[in-house]
Amino acid sequence: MGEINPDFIQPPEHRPKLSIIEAEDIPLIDLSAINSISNPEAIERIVREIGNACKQWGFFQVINHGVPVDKLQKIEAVTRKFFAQPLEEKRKTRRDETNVLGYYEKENTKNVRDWKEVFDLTVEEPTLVPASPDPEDKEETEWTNQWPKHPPEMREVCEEYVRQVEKLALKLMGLIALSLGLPENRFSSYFKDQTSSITLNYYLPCPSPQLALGVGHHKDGGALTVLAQDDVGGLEIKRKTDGEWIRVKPIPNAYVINLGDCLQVWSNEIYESSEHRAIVNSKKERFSIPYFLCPAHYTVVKPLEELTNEQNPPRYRPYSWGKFITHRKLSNFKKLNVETSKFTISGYPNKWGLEGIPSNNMLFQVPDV
Ligand SMILES: O=C(O)CCC(=O)C(=O)O
Ligand SMILES: [Fe+2]
Repeated sequence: MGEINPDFIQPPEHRPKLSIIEAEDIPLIDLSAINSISNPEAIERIVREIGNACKQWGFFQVINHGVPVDKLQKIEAVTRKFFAQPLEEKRKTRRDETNVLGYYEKENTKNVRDWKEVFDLTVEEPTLVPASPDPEDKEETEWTNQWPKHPPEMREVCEEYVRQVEKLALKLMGLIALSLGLPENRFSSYFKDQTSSITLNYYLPCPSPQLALGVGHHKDGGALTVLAQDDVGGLEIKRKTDGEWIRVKPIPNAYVINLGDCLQVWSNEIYESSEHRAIVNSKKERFSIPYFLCPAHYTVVKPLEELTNEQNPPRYRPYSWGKFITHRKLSNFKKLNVETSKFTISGYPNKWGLEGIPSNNMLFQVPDV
């Protein structure tokens, strides 16, 4: 085992175990019937399966999801090409304080450096966000993508892929709404001016995979994540029943779906976002491409009235999604009162979950449980 920069070394309690537990029972849901209007029982079955998976795991895999396989293959190929370039080429699109999107190789999760390089993209171009986290400041600003010159097809390939995965993500939100006993379109309005993003993740082989993580343990902050992973494997989820880290076995052409913190809040904890991490290995590089479905910045995230009552009061106070993400973004560059000094557009809503939120204003409130 080789030496690694101490920045990457996880505290002992977060280091990956050498023995792998691969659970056979992580739900695998076949979505082929979702468009068959003539077969309501099949749709009801899918909704039931999704509801059970959301309750037990906050995690499931889907097959026959409707995303054309050639779109996925193309974005995987362009991702490989992009990261195979020399550092100086990749750094031409490096993100910074003024442009929070693009290439980055120093991402931290929970103050420990992740063993990976990333390329972040926003889905809506431009994406409207608040100019500052100050609740009184009504000014807006825009996030725009930084497209590299090489590979030249990167922009077109990513844009085509995003449109397809978006359809799947929104369809899943509809099925999740149904599984909560709500109308299928209950969440639709939140995504009209979505702040969704995708990240191209490149995990390099690591000489000490028992000390570092590709992505440290975290929950995704948005509504849900639609993740494509290659056949190397490394994604682990924390099983709710016993807290064990369980490896998610890669299934060809399947997507891994995990619930984010917004769904935990909207459902008033009927469902919970799931804790996960990615481990690395000493031999193989690994790629993954998460699509983070996130609401419009002006969305006030709070438990849905239909799911709360006197016996079951709201467990969260409302918070402004836009102010939350802006706060996180800034915390990357300025030392704010949060547990990290780093922020990424993907990492920021994603990696921080419900933790580290400033308690001195109305932006966010942690659960009172
Ligand atoms: O690479 C993976 O499997 C997980 C990535 C992830 O959780 C993230 O980027 O938020
Ligand atoms: Fe994640």
